[in-house]
Amino acid sequence: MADQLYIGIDSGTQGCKVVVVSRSLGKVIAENSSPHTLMENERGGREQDPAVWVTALETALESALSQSLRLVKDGQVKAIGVSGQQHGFVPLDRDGQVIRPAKLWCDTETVPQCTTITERLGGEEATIAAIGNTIAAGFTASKILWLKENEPENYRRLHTILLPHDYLNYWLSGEFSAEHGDASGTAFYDVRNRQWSQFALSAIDPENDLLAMLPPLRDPHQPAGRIRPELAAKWNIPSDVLISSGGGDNMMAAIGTGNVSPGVVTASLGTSGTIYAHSNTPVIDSRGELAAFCSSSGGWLPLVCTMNVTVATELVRNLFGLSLKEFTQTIAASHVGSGGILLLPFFNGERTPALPNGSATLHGMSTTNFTKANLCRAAMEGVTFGLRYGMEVLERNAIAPNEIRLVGGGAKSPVWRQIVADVFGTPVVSPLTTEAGALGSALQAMWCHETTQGSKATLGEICDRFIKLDQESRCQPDEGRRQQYGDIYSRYQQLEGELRRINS
Ligand SMILES: Nc1ncnc2c1ncn2[C@@H]1O[C@H](COP(=O)(O)OP(=O)(O)O)[C@@H](O)[C@H]1O
Ligand SMILES: O=C(CO)[C@@H](O)[C@H](O)COP(=O)(O)O
Repeated sequence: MADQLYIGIDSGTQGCKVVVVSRSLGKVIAENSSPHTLMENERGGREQDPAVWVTALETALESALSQSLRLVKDGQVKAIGVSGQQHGFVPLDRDGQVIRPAKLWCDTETVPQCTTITERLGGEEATIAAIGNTIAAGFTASKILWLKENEPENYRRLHTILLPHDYLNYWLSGEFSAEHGDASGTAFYDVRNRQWSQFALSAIDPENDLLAMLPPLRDPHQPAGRIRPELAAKWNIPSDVLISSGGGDNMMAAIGTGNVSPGVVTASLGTSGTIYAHSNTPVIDSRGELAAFCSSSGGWLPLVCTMNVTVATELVRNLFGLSLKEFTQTIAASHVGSGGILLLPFFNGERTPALPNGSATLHGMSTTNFTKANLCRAAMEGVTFGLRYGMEVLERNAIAPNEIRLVGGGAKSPVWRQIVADVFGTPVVSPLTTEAGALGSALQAMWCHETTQGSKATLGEICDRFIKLDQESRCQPDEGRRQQYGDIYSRYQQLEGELRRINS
């Protein structure tokens, strides 16, 4: 029998990653990536043209597919899964054409609209009571009101509202669909009842029927459609290839780290930083700091997101013109606490803590510690302190990790993995495939295909077969460094409190 191949696509902020999984070999046999460009403005606007995602997807997919078919001559693609950066707003007109670039998860231009919607819903407490989440900066809701208020011509043309991964599913299959994990990050979705929230939609626009612009919600094992015939012919793959429901990148990385039942905690060091765990029931934080998301595997995925992780490390690395290798070596040669320098890394503003209009701050510089090495390390430590706060929010909501599965671009750095272990006081390990969003997408695609074939295999069983931890990546916390970081973290929190006061 021909080997069955599954393609996983992860369309992230900085680029698109594609993996191909072989069922008979039980592993990833090819992978590739292609970068995205970002449009930024001084008002906090962060946008991408969806055409950029399509170009990167085609480039990475064609290369990974040809690599895999060279390796597995009788390989036959059965299904494709898509993971996408969460919360982006892709506005389509009546003909299915993109009206304007997508505003992204890291866009803070729409903060005034967050306030308006929250007020219309009766305040933050009432909002959490209604939908499980706040109208946080970055979530999709405020982007729609922003379009109405700022680009009325474009708003009049609005016919269909999609998230980034929904758009790529549409591009692949020609069908409109949504799924619960990604939908739960819109702030117009009721997390407890797993449905679009008419209440929140009316607060965004009381005059228009936004519900009619939303695609139907699919369950995670259901297909979003089949590959468009033109693409099947172009890529020389069968015309019945399934497109699985897909999901937000964190939901798919949860699958790609085996985080599909309670007990596992995943952290991601990507453009953003995230930390999350699976739950069989909704987890709603009364303070709204924990995002009450659904998973893309049938449950819930309480998550904390910080907006500045590799955003900050890359800015400092590029400032000094260092390669990734030189950056890692420079930090490895520096010491815990960066000689007393602290970086509060809110370059893009911040979601957790809620400082959408905040900016980054350097503290503790003297004539003796102001060195390249200390500034590089301060960036890595600062963003890690931000995620430690995320872990505390999880703990406040009764999710306590005894080990962290670390993924995302930054997880490739051994020195960063050790800093995470020391700052969190928790062992850290990465899976063999750190492109967890892409792997999770391939595994969800396999689950979807198997289910349509009548198999009763659960997603958990599929994860157990295909996800292997990289034991060599394992880092244990060092007690001395843990204590040092505990003291520095207290100073970080004090400074962050001051910043919050200045910004309020
Ligand atoms: N060894 C490393 N050390 C530090 N940062 C790294 C390393 N390898 C990759 N990165 C960074 O990871 C980032 C990409 O992470 P990724 O999770 O793919 O992002 P996204 O999904 O947001 O597009 C890039 O900014 C890259 O520079
Ligand atoms: O906004 C969130 C989560 O709520 C981000 O995690 C985005 O989903 C972007 O992810 P990356 O591009 O950093 O992977």
